[in-house]
Amino acid sequence: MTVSKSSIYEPLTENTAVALTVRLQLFEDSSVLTCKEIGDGNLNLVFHIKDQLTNNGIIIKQALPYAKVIGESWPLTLDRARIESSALLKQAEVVPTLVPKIFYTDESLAITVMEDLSHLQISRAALLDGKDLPLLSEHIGEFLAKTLFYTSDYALDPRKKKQLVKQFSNPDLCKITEDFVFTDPFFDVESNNFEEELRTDVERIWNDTHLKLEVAKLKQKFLTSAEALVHGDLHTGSIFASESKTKVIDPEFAYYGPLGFDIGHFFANLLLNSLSRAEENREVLFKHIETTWAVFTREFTKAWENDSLEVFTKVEGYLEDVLSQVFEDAIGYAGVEMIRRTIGLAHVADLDTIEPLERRIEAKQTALAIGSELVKKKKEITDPNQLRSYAAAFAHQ
Ligand SMILES: Nc1ncnc2c1ncn2[C@@H]1O[C@H](COP(=O)(O)OP(=O)(O)O)[C@@H](O)[C@H]1O
Ligand SMILES: CSC[C@H]1O[C@H](OP(=O)(O)O)[C@H](O)[C@@H]1O
Repeated sequence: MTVSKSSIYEPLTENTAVALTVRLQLFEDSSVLTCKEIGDGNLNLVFHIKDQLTNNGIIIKQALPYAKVIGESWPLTLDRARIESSALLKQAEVVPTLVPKIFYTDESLAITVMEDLSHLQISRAALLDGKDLPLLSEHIGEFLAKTLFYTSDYALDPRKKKQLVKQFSNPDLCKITEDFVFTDPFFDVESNNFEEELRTDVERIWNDTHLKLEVAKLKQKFLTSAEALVHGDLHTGSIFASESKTKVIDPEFAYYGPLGFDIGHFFANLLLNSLSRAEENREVLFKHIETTWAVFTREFTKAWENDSLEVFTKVEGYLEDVLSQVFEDAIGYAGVEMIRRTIGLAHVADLDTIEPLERRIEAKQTALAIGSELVKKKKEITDPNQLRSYAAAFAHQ
């Protein structure tokens, strides 16, 4: 992997992306390269370069100095490209098969050149196509356990861990989460985005003091609890998958945060997908949630028993206590994610593509009801099994 620091930033075009690829000698001299910008996320450019002779490809991801979805009126730090490539490299130390390979980075150009994963499918799209992705939760459970445990104080010398906290200080991207995930959806502000038919449900949320108190505590934990290097935006659009492979991409929101944060986001996005399906097709999503938690606890426990540096990890009851707090936090964060994806700035296709409107509104009302319940009842929900009955109860209201 080459790391470079050239001097001047400029956004790539399809032509200059090819020129850069040639300069980096990532293909044979005989190759016939084509390039297409394929970015469909909210923030960055993504170029797919392909050799027409061999069909081999690479991806060049470049941060723009603003949020792509809004435009130049919303400046955004280029440092997110450094965070993303450093997080991918850190994750590769413990789960090399679950993240794309990095070939080259250039901090000044805000560029990461990585493995082309287009033989896989973004898991949100695959789940929307009705695919089961049988290994998704096994792989994500392992990803979560290993990336979280091995970047935490349980596994690291506290001085090394504090260096990492500094390296992954990501204030501008965290501010996006603080605003658009934790704050705006719970107040009557302009950035929110919901159908008028949802107004009564949304006003119920804005007026629910119990809910807002619990969201305030979850936000405070997000702001202050530097437990482990979290991905920071682990939704199903950040995971490529097939029947046999899983790769987690896009950790530009990575920072030191609460252990339950990524787990909650993944649970929420599975629950949101379940609402896009007929009831008889939802079981696979609940199974994915159960497997994720089972594999997470299995792998986290193994790592705790074999690789802990912290002397207190030998104390009876400590691991169980940590795991139950992680689960409670995950349930709370899942609830917040479900609410913000329904009425906040950034939506999910799982809900937005439901037709006709009447069914879409019903699914969104259910998402808001389940989300609120998860936040408020996070202490009472102690097993992923219970999510099935919560979801069923609200679907029938
Ligand atoms: N390594 C990759 N291989 C193939 N396609 C990719 C890769 N990384 C990103 N993409 C494509 O680009 C899209 C946007 O990438 P993403 O990292 O999510 O960008 P953003 O940060 O803007 O959300 C993905 O949905 C996927 O279609
Ligand atoms: C305008 S940022 C909103 C939203 O976008 C990010 O998602 P992604 O870049 O993966 O599409 C993240 O979830 C932010 O909260």
